[in-house]
Formats: sequence, C-alpha cells, structure tokens
Amino acid sequence: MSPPPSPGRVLRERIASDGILVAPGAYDAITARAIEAHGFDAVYVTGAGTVNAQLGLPDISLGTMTEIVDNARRIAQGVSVPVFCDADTGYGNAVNVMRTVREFEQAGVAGIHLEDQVTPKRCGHLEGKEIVDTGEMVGKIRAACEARRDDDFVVIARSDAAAVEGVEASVERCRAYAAAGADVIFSEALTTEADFRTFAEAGIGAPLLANMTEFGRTPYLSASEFEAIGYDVVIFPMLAFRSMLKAVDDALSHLRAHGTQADILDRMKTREELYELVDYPSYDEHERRFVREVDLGG
Ligand SMILES: C[C@](O)(C(=O)O)[C@H](CC(=O)O)C(=O)O
Ligand SMILES: [Mg+2]
Repeated sequence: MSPPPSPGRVLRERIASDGILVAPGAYDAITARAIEAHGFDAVYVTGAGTVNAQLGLPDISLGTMTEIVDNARRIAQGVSVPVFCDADTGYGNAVNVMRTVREFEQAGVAGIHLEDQVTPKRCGHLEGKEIVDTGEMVGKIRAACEARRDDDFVVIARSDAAAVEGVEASVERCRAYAAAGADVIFSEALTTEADFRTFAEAGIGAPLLANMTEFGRTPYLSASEFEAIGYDVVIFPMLAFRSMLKAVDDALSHLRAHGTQADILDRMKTREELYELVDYPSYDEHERRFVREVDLGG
C-alpha cells in the first residue's frame, strides 16, 4: 500500500483543481472540526484569531512562533482536511524562517504564509504598516523553500505592500516572490474589486489567494466573484471567531440581565451536537473494549 499523500500534496492538488478553494479560518481545534463538518476542503489557521482567542492579545506580533505552531498542531490533528497557517513574517529573518517552516511542517501543517512586513508586524488592515525591501522577502521565500523537507509543503507569499507602496508596486513584488519559488501569492488588504483584477490580469505566475475578512479594507466579494476574477483560494479568516465572540457576548448579556439561560437554549449547540462534533461515540466504544470489558480470551 502506498503511503497517503502529504498534507502539502493534498492542499496543492486542491488549489490546482477546478473551482476556488474556500478556506474558513479556525482559531482552535473544535472550530476546525466544525469547518470540516460543513464540507470545506481546507482549514486556514488565523494568526489574528489565534492571538486574540488563545492569548487575549492584539494582532501585533505578540504571539510567539511556538505558541502559533502549537495551536496549528492541535488544529491539524483535529481534522483530516489540509490545514494551512498564518506565519506572519516568519518570526524574524530568513534564518528564523527556516526553523519556522520545519516546525510547521512537523506539526502536520500543509503550508504557511509569510509576509513582507517588517517584524514586529501588525494586522494587515491596520494603519501604519511598514514593509521590508524586496530582496529581504525574496531571501525569506528562498529560505522557506529550501528548508521544507516535503517539496509539496505550500509556501504562500503575502504582500502587504499595496497599502504602503500602491497596487502596482505590490504586483511587481509578487512577481519577484513567485520567481523566488512562492507556490501561491496572497495579495493583502486590497481596497477595490479592480485591484483584485489587476493582480489576476498581471500574469504573476502563481495561484492567487484573497483575504475576505470583515470590517477591513476589502469590499465584500463572494467566493464565486473571486473565482470569476481569477482567484484560486479565498480565506474567511475571522468569520468563525467574530461570530463566536458576538454570540458569547449576547449570551452573557442575557445571563446578566435575566439570571438564567433557559430561554436562549435554542442559540446553543446541544450536548448531543457537541458530542457528535468531538466523536464521543468512538471514544465510548474504545472505553468499552479497552477499559470496561477487557476480554482476556482474545
Ligand atoms: C488574515 C489575517 O492575517 C489573520 O491573521 O487571520 C488578518 C485578518 C484580520 O485581521 O481580519 C489580516 O488580514 O491581517
Ligand atoms: Mg495574520
């Protein structure tokens, strides 16, 4: 029997296949399982959501590489679809990028994105971003490609340059990033549909990824609109996180006001639904066979 394809291979093939790949963002394993249960072919691990949810901190480089990798590992272990992750700037220079790639690869992650902001970086939709020069970013991409043990591990180059130097400059940078070996180009924080078209029509030479986050600089376009423009992947990085937080807020306000949750049960996952999502029945069966009813005869 031949070994199963690596996560990178599966992700790569899905990106290359027909139809845009829609990857909602997860910030923990149970959210990733919900994304898989809804039939999505890949899970994106949001950096912002990870530092917000796991650490309660803003997305300004306060999370460490090992914290992000640990979260990504738990997520990758929790689902069977490929998981790709936000690796910010690679947490330092090109040499740091090499260790970062190996850590993510060992965590079972299918690919990462690296961006051309300076370290410490900030959320792509905030003011005041600064970017490194093209040579520094090209060095990081080459380092990432050389460091990966599986040639299929997907190296995604994100350019934050559109907000700093303009769209044309970002396109030129992305051409250099693709030539350096980037498997996918991520055009961050574009502000008009026309800007996405500019990227798609530029012939950059790599598949394109769009970031459809909420309350940011990018106008709301649907997955099929991005597909029609010529994009290959779209992430919805914070949809689950923002929805979760609002739902928690509403439930807590209700409890504070009424002292009971009895009249908002319809807004909650039931015990049974939750057990199903964590596959409780299979663990119960293991407990039966290996703990409660150990059969000494066989
Ligand atoms: C994609 C992103 O890098 C993330 O960390 O998920 C964020 C998303 C967001 O802040 O809405 C970004 O665009 O910088
Ligand atoms: Mg991020």
